[in-house]
Order: sequence, then C-alpha cells, then structure tokens
Amino acid sequence: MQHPDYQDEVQRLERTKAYMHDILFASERDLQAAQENIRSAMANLEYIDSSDSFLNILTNARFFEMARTQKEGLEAVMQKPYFARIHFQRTGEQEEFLYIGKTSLFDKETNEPIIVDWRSPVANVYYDGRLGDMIYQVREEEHAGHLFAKRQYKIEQGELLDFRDVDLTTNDELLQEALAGKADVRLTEIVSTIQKEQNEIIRAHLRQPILVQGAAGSGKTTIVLHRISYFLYTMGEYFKPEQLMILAPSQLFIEYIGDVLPELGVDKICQTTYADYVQNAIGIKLKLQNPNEQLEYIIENSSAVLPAFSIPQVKGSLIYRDMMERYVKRHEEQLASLFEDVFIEKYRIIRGAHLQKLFLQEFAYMPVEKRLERIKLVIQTEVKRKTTAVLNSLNVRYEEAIGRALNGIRNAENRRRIVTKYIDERDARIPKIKLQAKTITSAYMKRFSKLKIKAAYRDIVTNRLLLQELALEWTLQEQELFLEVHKKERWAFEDLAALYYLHARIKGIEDKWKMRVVFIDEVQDYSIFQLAALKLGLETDMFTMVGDLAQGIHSYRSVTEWTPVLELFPRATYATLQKSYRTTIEIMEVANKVLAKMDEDLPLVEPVVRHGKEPTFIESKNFDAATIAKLYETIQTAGHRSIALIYKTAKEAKEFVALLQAHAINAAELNENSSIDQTTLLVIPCHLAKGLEFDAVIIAAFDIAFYDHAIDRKLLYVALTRAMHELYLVGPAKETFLL
Ligand SMILES: Nc1ncnc2c1ncn2[C@@H]1O[C@H](COP(=O)(O)OP(=O)(O)OP(=O)(O)O)[C@@H](O)[C@H]1O
Repeated sequence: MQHPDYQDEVQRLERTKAYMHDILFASERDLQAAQENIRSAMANLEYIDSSDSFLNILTNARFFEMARTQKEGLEAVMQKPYFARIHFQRTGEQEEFLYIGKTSLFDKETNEPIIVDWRSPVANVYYDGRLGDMIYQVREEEHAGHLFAKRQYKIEQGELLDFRDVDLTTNDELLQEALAGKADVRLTEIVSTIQKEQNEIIRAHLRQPILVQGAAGSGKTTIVLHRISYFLYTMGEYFKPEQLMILAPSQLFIEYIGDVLPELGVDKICQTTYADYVQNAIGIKLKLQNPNEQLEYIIENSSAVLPAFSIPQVKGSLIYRDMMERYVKRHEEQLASLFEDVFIEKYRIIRGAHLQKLFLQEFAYMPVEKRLERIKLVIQTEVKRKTTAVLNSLNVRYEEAIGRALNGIRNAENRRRIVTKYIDERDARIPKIKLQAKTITSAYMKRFSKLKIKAAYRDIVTNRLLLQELALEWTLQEQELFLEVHKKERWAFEDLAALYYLHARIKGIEDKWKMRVVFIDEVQDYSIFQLAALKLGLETDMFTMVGDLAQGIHSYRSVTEWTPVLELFPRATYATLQKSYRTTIEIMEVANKVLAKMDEDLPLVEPVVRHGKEPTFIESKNFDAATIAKLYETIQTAGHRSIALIYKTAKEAKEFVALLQAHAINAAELNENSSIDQTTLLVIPCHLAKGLEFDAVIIAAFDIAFYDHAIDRKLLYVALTRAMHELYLVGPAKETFLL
C-alpha cells in the first residue's frame, strides 16, 4: 500500500529539483556574463590605459568564482538533494518540516529554507535527537524544541525510491543498507547515516582538543573527515582551509581518503604525513631510513624482546624533549654572554645588560633567533634616536666653540688656526659618526651566528661531552650505547620530533607551516614527544586525535596508553567508540578473540547488527598458488570488488606476489607508493593494511606464523578487522592465527 504522504513527497522532490534547475540556469548565465565581461575588459586593456578595466577584471573574476562554486555545488547535489527530514518545532515558533542535505538552499523570495545543510545547528536535531522535547545548540547557546518525527529518504539519480520514518525502536535501515552495500575501494562520506555517538565527536567543542579511543571500524577516520567539514562550515569566518592539517600514516592512506573531503565540500586543507610535514616546516630534506624497517625487524624476529634502553622509545620520550630543551637553554646562555654595550665613538647607545635582559626575559616567549631579530630592531631604533641627539649636540658645541674663538681670540693668526681646527675636526667627526650609525647594528649582531639545526642535532647525538651534559637521566652505559648507534650518520623517523622541536624553539615555525588546527588519525602510532613538539611549534592545542591502542603496532616507539596524551592536552575531551560499522558479527567474533588476549584490557568491540558469511579456515601447509587462485575466483564470483591478501611481513608479501603472478593471477603488491586498484588481488603486509578496508580479506601464514606476543596479536587483529564482508585464513593450522 502506498504511504499517504507518497504523492506529497514526490511533488516536494520535483519542486526542489525544479527550483535547483532555475538557480543552476541563473548561475550558468552569471558565469557566462562574468566570462563575457572579463573578455571585453581584457580587450579594453590593450588600448585603453585604464585601471578601470583592470578593476573590472578583478571584480568579474571574483564573481565568476562565486558563480562557479555555486554551480558546482548544485550540480553535485542535484542527484540527491536531501536524505532526511525532521518535523520540528522550535519553542515559541511554528512547526516546520526541514529537509536535510549536503548543502543548504534558500528560496530567494520567501527566504525559507528549501534544504538545510547537515552541518547547520538545527540539523543536529536529526543526528542527536530522539523524538520529543529536546535541546540543541546554536553558537554555544541552548535552544529548546520538540521533535515530532524523523524521516529518511532513498533518492537515486534524482528519483524518490523509498522513504520511512525512524525512531529509536526501528532499526536504522538506511545504515544497514549503507553498510551491506558498501563496495568502494576508498572511503566515502556518511552524512546520511552518522550515528549519535559519532555525531557527538564530529560536533564536539571545536576550539578544544579531543582524543578518541575507537575500536577498529568504528568510523574514526570517517569522523575526522566529517569534523573537518563541520569545522570549516562553522568556523570558516576565523580559519582558512590552508590553516587546517590532517596527518595521515602514509601517502597510500592519503590516497585512500582522497575522495571524501571534496565530497564534503572541503578543499585546500593540508593533507600530509608527519615526516613530510616536519621536513617541509624545518626546510631540511633528510634521507630517512625506511620508517618500517624497525617494525619489520621486530616482526621478523618475533621473539626479539625490546631492550630496556631502546633507542626509538627513548627518542619518543619526554626525557628526550628535556634534553633538547637543555640544549636550547645552553645555546641561549652562550648567546646571552655575548651582549656588550653598544658604542658609537665614545658614546654609549645602549647597555649590554639591558639587551641581555630583553633577550632572556622580556622576549623569552619567542624563539631564540626571533628574539635576536627583535633586538636588532631595538638597537637600530636606539642608534637612530641617539645619533640624532649626539649629532645635534655636537653641532651645537662646535658652533659655540667656533663662536667663542671668533669673539675671544684677538690674534688673527691664532683665531684662524683655532677656528679651522674646530671646523676640520667637526667635518671629520660627523661623517664618521653617521657612517658608524649606519653600520654599527649589523656589525654588532655578527657575533650571534645562526644555528644550523641539522648540524646542532648531529653534535648532540655524537659529542660525548655534550651528551653527558644533556642526558642527565641516562647512565654512562646508556650514553655510550647511544653514541655507538650514532657513529654512522643515519636519519631515523624518530629523529624528526627532536629536529622539529629544536627548529621551533630556535628559529620558530614559518607562518606557512604554522597550522592552526590539527587532525591526527592513528594517533596511537605517535610518540608523546612527537605530539609535544607539534603542539609547541604550532602554539595551539586545537588537536583532534583518534586512534586505537589495540592496533598500536608501532608501540616500540609510540604511546602505549592515553594518560600521557591527556596530560599533554589538559583541556582535551576524551571519548570512546565501541561499535564497529565495518565488519560483520561473524568476523568481529574472531577478531574479538584476539583482542581478548591483549594486555591492554580493552573492551570487546560490538559489531553493528549485520550478519555475513562465517570466516573460513583453509588448511594448507605451504604456499599454494592454485588454492589462492581458486579462492580469489570464488570471492570475485560472490560479487566482491576489493580483495586483499594479507601477510605478516613485507618480505613474504613480495615473495608471494611474484609466485602468484607466475601462476597468471592478477596480483599486485600494495606498498606506500602504489595506488589502490580494485581489479587486482592486492597483496599487502599487515602494517600497511592498517586503516584500510576491503570487501574480502585472505590472511595467509605459512613459514611465519602469528605468535602469542604483544606485537603479533596486534598485527593479526589489524589484519582481521580489515574485512567488511568475508574473511579467509589460510595456513597449516588454526593455531597459526592464535585461534
Ligand atoms: N555511521 C556510519 N554510516 C555508514 N558507514 C559507516 C558509519 N560509520 C562508519 N562507517 C563505515 O565503517 C567503515 C569503517 O570506518 P573507518 O575506516 O572510518 O573506521 P576506523 O575507526 O578509522 O577504522 P580503523 O581503526 O580500523 O582504521 C567505513 O567503511 C565507514 O564508511
């Protein structure tokens, strides 16, 4: 039976589309007009020397940009103008039906909203609200209202396919469909199905830091991207997109998320990795050791227990930060000892003690070399002021002396001689003073040579005496070990935090790289020093950080608990996400068994109710290309598109790709620099699969099993939780997979 509102809804959609067409038509006309205007103004430029034409071009170019943005925005949502409707009444106002979509649209005549943007304050009611009385926020002010009903629409290619009313008791069918039908090799936007607990994180206080511990597949990455979109929508007046930065684990990952931001109307934000960002910001290109080398070594030697004094760990600690700070203080003291009084001729222009006080106290809030720049200005100003005074008084004194000689000396010969002496003396002295005034500041500042950060850091890690002075917390033995490791000049990922810290404290971060808002995915892979250095260099704590300790496979160099992060960001809100939207109940049951073995004591993950195929174990003693080929074909026949074959180590992944290709299987190794291609069987080591997801996953382990060790449990857990619909384990025994 047809829903009683069916006809109304169809008409409403038609009206919306018709209105959008009109606007689109108008914006196309605007676009053309602007283009035409630019063209004729350009033509005029050639023979009329008129700044009017130039101005005309500028105005029209801006207008052109506006019309184009509007046109593109409209075209993008034309196929699906809205996805939900709320029947809502703000207290004291009329009831209204608000249609929620990806952008807003207003009726130009009545000013009534035709579509409300999902990021607008009132749309929060849809995500947050259960039916009934409720409170929502507009610019930190609370407003009350009553929510009568929520309705979801299924619109495709501009046609209304279905709609239904939702409340707490009905299952969120839209979500179920979105999860079951998802078959994209890349991440997508989820505006129509954002869940309440996710919405709370997306909209959490924007000027405050937030740290989220979220289960695998709970939507952390997705939420970060939606929060960026929400941030720019809400705070666009105060922040430019270029001032926002998202730090992702690898280039591969940046490609994986690449489609979402444009879909959410965001462009121009800085998307990078920690290593790239740091090297850009400090203007030093380093030949870094492969950041995964250490990890791969640990994985391949599963039994290897980390030594008590492990260099990567040490370099990520706050003790290492303190050592760098001691170095900065030491450098500061050396510079401070160089301040002397500034003289021009015999006149003291400024006292050294005063300059030193400026350097050590008044300007202490600035990076060291920035302070010197300020001091240079202070000296320059003082030189200018004092020289003028000195010159004036000298001129007066010479005038007076000459006057006295002219009037007082009777003997003409003597008089001439004395007057000439004064005049000569004056004429020699004054230009000299003027010249000195011009050059004194630069000459004085020469004593403060600029520090070369890379060389300074090399000195710290190789100079025994210096290290003794800085590494107060280390034993002599530890210091020796440290020096030994650094004999050869090799740059590791772990050195970046220290270099960035030194650069920030001594030179300061250039505006271009001084991001004001930071979003970090996979934050469990960061060391506390990495975070501390960033926070210091950027002079902001507006960080959104999401991660999962259960996936902390880099724990040999990263944080292993959240307490230090929360101590570093005392204003941060802490939130957790326990539901997984990615995996089926059957797959999550297997992953939870591995999670339960971990030392972290993390709660089990709750899958969103979605059943699928039971994970399958296939016994196979050795690598057998035929088995994999058959499996790959079966999975493809079931209609799955993105399929990954995951191995524990990168070495295995490489080997097996070659073997598979030799058997004419379309397989490709996925590494940091490759791009995700869904027409091939993607072969990938666990640590690189982190953050990604696939329709179906085959985990294979033959010679190198997963052992019941901290790191292996995490690797296996990461691999298991990559699968959306199907999971296969291929190996000699179930125990190989800790089952
Ligand atoms: N509310 C939602 N509606 C629809 N799909 C969702 C929702 N939340 C998450 N998903 C989907 O669940 C999957 C997992 O999301 P995402 O990759 O953001 O999770 P994650 O927490 O970052 O995972 P991991 O820690 O494993 O990297 C994605 O396919 C995402 O589109």
